[in-house]
Amino acid sequence: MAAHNATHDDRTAPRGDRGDGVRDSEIRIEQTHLDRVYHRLEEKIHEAEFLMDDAAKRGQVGTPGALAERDAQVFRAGVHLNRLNSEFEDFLFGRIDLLPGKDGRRGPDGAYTSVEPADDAIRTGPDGDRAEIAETLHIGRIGVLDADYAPLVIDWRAPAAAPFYRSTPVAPGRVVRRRVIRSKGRRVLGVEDDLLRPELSATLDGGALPVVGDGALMAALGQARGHTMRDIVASIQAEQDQVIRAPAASITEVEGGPGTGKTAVALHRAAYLLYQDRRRYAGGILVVSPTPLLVAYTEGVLPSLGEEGQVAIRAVGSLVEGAEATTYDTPAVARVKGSSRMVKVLRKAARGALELPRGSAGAAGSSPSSSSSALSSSSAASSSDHGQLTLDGALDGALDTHGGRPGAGPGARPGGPPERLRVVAFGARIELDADELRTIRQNALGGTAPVNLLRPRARRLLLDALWTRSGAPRRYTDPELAAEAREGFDEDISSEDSFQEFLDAWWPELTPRSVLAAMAEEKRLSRWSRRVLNPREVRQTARSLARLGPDGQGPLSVHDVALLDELTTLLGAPARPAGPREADPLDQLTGLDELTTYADRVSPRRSRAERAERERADYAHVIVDEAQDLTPMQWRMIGRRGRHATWTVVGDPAQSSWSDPEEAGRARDEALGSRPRRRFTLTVNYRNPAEIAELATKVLALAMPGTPAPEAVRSTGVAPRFVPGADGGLGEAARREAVRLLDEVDGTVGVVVAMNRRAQARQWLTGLGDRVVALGSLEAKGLEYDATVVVSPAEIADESPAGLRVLYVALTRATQRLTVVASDRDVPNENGVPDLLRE
Ligand SMILES: Nc1ncnc2c1ncn2[C@@H]1O[C@H](COP(=O)(O)OP(=O)(O)OP(=O)(O)O)[C@@H](O)[C@H]1O
Repeated sequence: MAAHNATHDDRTAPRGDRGDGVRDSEIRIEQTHLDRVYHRLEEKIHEAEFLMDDAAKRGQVGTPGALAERDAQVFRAGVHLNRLNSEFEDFLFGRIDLLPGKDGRRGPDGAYTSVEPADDAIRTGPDGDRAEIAETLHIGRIGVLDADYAPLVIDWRAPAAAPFYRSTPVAPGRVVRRRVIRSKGRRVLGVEDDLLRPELSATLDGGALPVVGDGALMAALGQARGHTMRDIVASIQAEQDQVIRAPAASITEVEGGPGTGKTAVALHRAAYLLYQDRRRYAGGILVVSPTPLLVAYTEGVLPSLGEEGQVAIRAVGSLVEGAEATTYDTPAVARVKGSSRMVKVLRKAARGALELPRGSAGAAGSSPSSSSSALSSSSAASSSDHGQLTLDGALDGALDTHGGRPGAGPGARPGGPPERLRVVAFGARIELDADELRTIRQNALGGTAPVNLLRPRARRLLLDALWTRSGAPRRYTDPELAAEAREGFDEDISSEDSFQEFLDAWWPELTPRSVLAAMAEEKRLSRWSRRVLNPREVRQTARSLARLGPDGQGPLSVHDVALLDELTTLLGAPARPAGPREADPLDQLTGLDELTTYADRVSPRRSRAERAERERADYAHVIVDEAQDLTPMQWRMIGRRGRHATWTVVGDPAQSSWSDPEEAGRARDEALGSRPRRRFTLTVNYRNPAEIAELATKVLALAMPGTPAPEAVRSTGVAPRFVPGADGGLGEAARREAVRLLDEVDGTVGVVVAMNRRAQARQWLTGLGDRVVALGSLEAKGLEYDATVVVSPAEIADESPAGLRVLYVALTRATQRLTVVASDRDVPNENGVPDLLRE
C-alpha cells in the first residue's frame, strides 16, 4: 500500500464531497437515525427496569427455585441495563449501503445473507454502470432491533456486519458505500465515506448517493494519543477482520511488525468470541500482556466494546495470585531464570527444601511457639485407651528444630530438621534415628508427586517404621487383632500434638516463596543446580533472589513469578479439610448466559484459594500479546492456565527481547500442544508515519536481516530529528527535546532510555506534567505516543543480547514525531546521527 499523505489539511479535505451543505445534510440523516436508536434504547431500559422490579417481587416467594430464578433474572436485567446505560462515546459508528444479495435470502436480523450482489444488481448502459441501493445497515457496538424486530443497529460482530470490515475496492462484494459515523453521546458530529465501487452511479431512494470526506482510517490514525488505547471498531481493516473473526477452535497465530494492530486485533477478537459463543467463553478469557503499563494502556478497550467481566487482562508478572512483580532482573539473570533449565533446579529445590532449618523454607503451621507447646504436651505423657501405649516426651528432634534454642536435646543438627523420633509404646522406648528417618524421607519422596501432598504418605511410613520397631507385628498372629491394634497404635501416636509437631518440623508445609528465598543461599543453590548452572550463573541468580529476604516476602522480579508458579506445581497446595459447601442457588441454574462469572464474582462462599486454583486451569480462551517475549518458564506458566483453552497468540519475532528464540519456541509448542494452528500475517503499519518506519527499518535489517518491514500507511512529511547529547548533557538534551515535542503534538510524549537509566530519566522530566513519561526500553513494549525521544540507541542495543530488537521496539513507538538523542557511545556523525542508524 502506498504511504498516504495524511497532513491535517489533507485529512479534512473532502474528496467526493460537494461542500458543507452535503456534509451537513448527511449528518442530519444520521442524527435522525441515531435519535430513533436512542428512543428504542430508552424503551428497552424501561423494559429492563420493569424486569428488575418484577424479579424483586418474586424474591418474596421463598422456594429455592424461585430464589434462583429471581437471582438469574436480576442478573440478566442488570447486565442489560448496564450495557444500555453505558455512555458509549460512539455507540453507532458505521453504515453500509448495499446492492441486493445474489440469492435474495435474508437472515434472522432481516439483512440479506449473500455476500455477492444479485446478477441483475448492476445495469450496464451507455452512461456506464448504474445500480440502486437495496439495503442500508447501521453498525454499532451492540445490536438493537425496533419493535417489529427490524434491525436498527447491527452488532459489529454479527455476520451481517462483516462486509463493513471486509469489503475493499478490489473485492467490494455488495458494498457500494461504507460510512463511518462519529458521534458523542447523542449527537452525530461527522461522517466519513469510502466509495468501494467508485465507477458505479448508485442511487438511494431515487437520488444520487452522496459521498463525504476522505475515509475514516486516516482520520482515526491522525488523532492525538492519550494514555489509553482506543478501540478500532469503526475502522478495522480487512486483513485484521480475518483474524478477529477466525473460528475459535484450535490455535490462531498472528504475526506482524510494529503498529500492525496485533494488540488491537487481539482485544477485538476477545469481544468477538464472547459475542459468538458467550456461554463457552463465560468460562473466562485471559489476555496476557508483557507489562503492567501495557495492561493499563489497553484495559479500556473491551469495556468500550461493551465487554467487561469475562476478560482478565494480566501482566505476565502478575499471573500468580498474590504475586505482583515490581522489579526487573539484569539481562544475565533474566536469561537464567527464564530458561527451561530452571525446571531441574526447582525440582531439586522443592525436595531439598525439606532438609532446611524451619523458618528458612517457610514451613506453614510450624511456628516456634508451636514447638514449645510440643514440649508441654509431650512431657505430660498421655495414656491411651489401650493402656499400653504412651508417647514419650522426648521427641528430641522435634524440639531441636530451631537450632541453638536452650533445651535443644542431643541428636538434632542445630538449625536442621529433626534427626530423631522417639516414642514410648507398649511400655518401651521406640526410636528412629537420623539414617532411618532419611531412608523414610527418600521412600516417601519417590516419584514426582508434589512435595506437600506427600506428607500423609511420609506420616504413614513413619508409623509403619515405629510399628515394626515396636515388635508388635510379631506379637499378633491373628491378622484381625493385629489390624485392630495397629489402628489404635496409629491413632494414639498421631493424635499426640507432639507427633504433629515432629511432622511439622520434619516435613514442613513448604511455600513457593520460601523455597525461592532459600535459593538465595549460594552454596545451597549450587548444590541444587549441580551440572545445570555454572558458578557465575549460580552467584548472580542467588544474589538476585536475596531481594526476597529470609521469609520470601520481599519484592519479586518479573521472572521470579514464573518460578513461583513452577514451585506451586512442584509443591502442591497443602491438603485442607474440605469444608461443607453451601448450595448456591445460582449453581442450580442452567442455560443462562454469564452465570458462571457472575456467581464467581458475587459468591462469598467460595474461598479465594478455590477461585485462584480454578483460575489457574479454567480459562476458555487464552490470548497472548507480545508472545515473542515470553521465556520458556513463562510459557510453562501460561500453558498451565490454558490446558483446555483455545488460543490466540500474537507477536513479532523481530521485537523479541528474549535471547534464545529457539528454546522459547519449543516451550511455546509444548504449551500450545498439538492442536491445529491457523496462521495470519498483518502487513500494514498503522502507527508510524513512513519517515519513522524507514529509520526503524535500518535497525530491523541489523537485528533480523531479511525480515520484511510492514508498510507504513501514511506519512507526515517530517523526518526524525537527531540531537547529539554528549554524555554529560544527555539529560538536558532529552528534556529540551521533550519540551519541544510537547509543543508540537497535542497528545503524549514518551522518553525511552536504557533500563538502568529509568530513575535518572524520571528526574530529567520533573515538572513537565503528565503528558510526558519516562520509560525503560523494556517497558516501552506495545505502547505508543504521539512523539518519542529515544535516548542513546547504542546503550539500548548494548543492554542485552537481544538489544537490537529492543531498540527496534523503542524506535517504533511514535505516531507523529521522533527525536533521537545520541550519547558519545553512539558515535554520532556531524548531523548527530548515531552510528547504528546510518546507512
Ligand atoms: N484498523 C485500524 N484503524 C485505526 N487504528 C488502527 C487500526 N489498526 C491499528 N490501529 C492503531 O495502530 C496502532 C498500533 O496498533 P497496535 O498497538 O495494536 O499494534 P501492534 O501490532 O500491537 O504493535 P506493536 O507490535 O508495536 O506493539 C494503535 O494506535 C491502533 O489503534
